[in-house]
Amino acid sequence: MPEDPAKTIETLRQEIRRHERLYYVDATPEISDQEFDLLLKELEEVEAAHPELITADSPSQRVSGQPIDGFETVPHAQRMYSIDNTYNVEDLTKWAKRCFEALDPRLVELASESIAIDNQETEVKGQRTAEAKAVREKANLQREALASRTSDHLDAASAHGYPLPGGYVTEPKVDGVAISLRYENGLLTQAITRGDGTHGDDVTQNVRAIRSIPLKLSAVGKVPLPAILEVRGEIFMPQSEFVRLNEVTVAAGNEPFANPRNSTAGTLKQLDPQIVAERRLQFLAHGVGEMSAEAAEQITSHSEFLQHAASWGIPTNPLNQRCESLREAIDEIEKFEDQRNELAYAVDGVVVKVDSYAAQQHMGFTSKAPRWAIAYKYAAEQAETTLLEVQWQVGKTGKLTPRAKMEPVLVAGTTVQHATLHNFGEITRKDIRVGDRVIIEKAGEIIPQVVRVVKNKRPDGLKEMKAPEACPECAGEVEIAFSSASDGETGRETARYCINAECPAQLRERLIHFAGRGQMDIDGLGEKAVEQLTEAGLIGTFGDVFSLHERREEVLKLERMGEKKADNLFAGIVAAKDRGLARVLASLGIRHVGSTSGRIIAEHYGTLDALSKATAEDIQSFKANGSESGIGEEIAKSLHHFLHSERGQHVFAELKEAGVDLTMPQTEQGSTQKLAGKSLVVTGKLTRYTREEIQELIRTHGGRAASSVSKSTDYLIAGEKAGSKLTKAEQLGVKVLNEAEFHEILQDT
Ligand SMILES: NC(=O)c1ccc[n+]([C@@H]2O[C@H](COP(=O)([O-])OP(=O)(O)OC[C@H]3O[C@@H](n4cnc5c(N)ncnc54)[C@H](O)[C@@H]3O)[C@@H](O)[C@H]2O)c1
Ligand SMILES: [Zn+2]
Repeated sequence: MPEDPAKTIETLRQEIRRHERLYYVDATPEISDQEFDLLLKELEEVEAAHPELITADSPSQRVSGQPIDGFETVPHAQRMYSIDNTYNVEDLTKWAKRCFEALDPRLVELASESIAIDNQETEVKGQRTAEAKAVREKANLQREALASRTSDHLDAASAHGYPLPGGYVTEPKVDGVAISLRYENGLLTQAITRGDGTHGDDVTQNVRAIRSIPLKLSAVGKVPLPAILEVRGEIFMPQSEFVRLNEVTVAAGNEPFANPRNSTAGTLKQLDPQIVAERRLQFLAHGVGEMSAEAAEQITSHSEFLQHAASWGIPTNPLNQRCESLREAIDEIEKFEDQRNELAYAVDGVVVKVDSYAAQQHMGFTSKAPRWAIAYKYAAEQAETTLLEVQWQVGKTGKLTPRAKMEPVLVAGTTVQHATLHNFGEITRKDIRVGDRVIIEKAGEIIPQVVRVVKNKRPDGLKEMKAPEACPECAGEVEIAFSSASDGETGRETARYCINAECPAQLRERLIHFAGRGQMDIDGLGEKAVEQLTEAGLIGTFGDVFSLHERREEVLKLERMGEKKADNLFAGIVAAKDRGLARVLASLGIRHVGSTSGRIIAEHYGTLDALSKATAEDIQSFKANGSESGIGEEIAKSLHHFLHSERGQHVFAELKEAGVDLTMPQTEQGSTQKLAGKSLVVTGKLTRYTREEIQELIRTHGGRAASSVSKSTDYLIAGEKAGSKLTKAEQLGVKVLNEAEFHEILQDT
């Protein structure tokens, strides 16, 4: 029996609205964007077949976005639209064809010829004379000829990728939050979120705290600064900041943000602009709203607008590209797909736009989106597999984290058999059971996630999951953390902790972290070795590591541990004593303190003794190189607390006793001009530094961190899996360094 379309539509709308709420209001989406877009497409298709059932409030007809509590909702001077999207080239091509049909001058001409033919015929309408008959015959012949000319022309256009007068522009689709910035006489007066497109939330105070957004524009452009200018663009969170924030969020017992867009939205919702300032958001312009007539008359295309915007001091994306045809645009999309993982921010696709303003105006808007733009989105890769087991892992803070162990499956080019489940709440929310068929997803660098269970493939008799009542490793007592009351609801479980201070799993995890690559980087003391040594009772504290050589005989008795391996380990431990204060701070597992904050703080204070004298306020408010350090209250408080706690005192006493270097060259003294005048490019996966860290290092040593390799590049620093940049450098004879060699250059005196 065919389904009742009205019912189908209503069910779909309800389902879509539910996901919109989860996504925009709660910031805890249950399904992936691609799945959401499929639901929406399904609704659009049913509605297209039954246009009489379309209502203005259907999710297919309106821009979604919800007001945020605590902010004033204000009208937009000009509407803000969404963008239609697609995941395939076929739809993209159909879109270009529609643009071409509306805009190509030859087609417009042919269309007017067709009207002229119709008109001739109308003149003799109803007449039965031989003359009239001849007119009609001639018209038919002309129409046939015209049809074949039109289709020839369209075929040729299709072969050439539908070239448009004025061309197209491709732009990275930065995954953030849309914003409208209003400047009056060059001063930022208002910042409004997109909201439902007609009204958004006034987040001006928070936006003022974002350093990459100019509060004042400069009037040096070729076109004088318009008296009124609304710039539309994207506020986003760079990847490194996203990772840092999630570390902090998880350490504080909260659920991590699903993606950088969520975390950006979450940040803009903060009632305290100080928090916004700490989170290092960025901005890129991608459009215009209201603009004073004097300027509007002189600017004839989108790409021109962006150029002028840049000259007025507004950040624009250097990766935007003008294209003559869709063929070129598709080339860009393909080229960009490989590049995007190297960018410092998340990109979920490429937006293709018709460039000329006249052409845009001619095409206009649907109720939801411009007809002159489309977003081509890259699919997050998904795969289906079977959940074999949920493992509970004990972290260095005692936190119990569930991890899915699955039948190995290939996604996004790698074999995956583990996925994160975040916490027990997620397991119950998604109703995940051992034995289920599950969909997992891997996007870019992000850890694989379990998206959902394929319910209709669930075998009979699967049991609901239970949360561990005791620590799976030490059987110790478990404490449950709940979300705070300010979340609106209380009692939602956010995390479980093993609170046994002697829990062997915690000791082990702490030591693994301590010896790890980004921290003390102890050669020979990997995960396996730590496991062996802790099990044998040879190490338990950080200090034990440095006196391990005194127990050489016992170490040698361990399985698979020869003389050579042991000596290597001892040498690695000795070498680690000189890592310096930054690495030490990052290695101790102090809540919220990671490698970046560790370095900034160590460079400022120079010694542990100086740092120990600082108050939490000092640590939070010092200036690094004349600007704010970015060390927030959480970090400062947590570090201060640790430094003055009994455990902290004990840890540092042990390290001092062992002869570990607890000092650090301060920035002013430490920075050299070793790279002065040199241009460096970084590529591939680095292990010692993050992208941002190494670029900062290049700059503090007087060098320039460029993004592409050319003849004027002095060095290419290549990590693992370096691709096209490495090939190019080799072709051009640019000197290639690995991380260690780069490090040596900086150390050279
Ligand atoms: N997973 C879920 O449950 C769920 C629920 C609701 C919505 N969503 C997702 O949210 C998105 C819908 O949001 P949307 O309406 O903002 O659409 P969108 O994010 O797909 O595209 C429109 C937005 O792209 C941004 N953008 C980035 N770069 C741009 C550029 N160069 N030029 C122009 N705009 C650019 C703009 O902010 C614009 O508003 C979809 O991706 C959808 O999958 C997911
Ligand atoms: Zn335990």
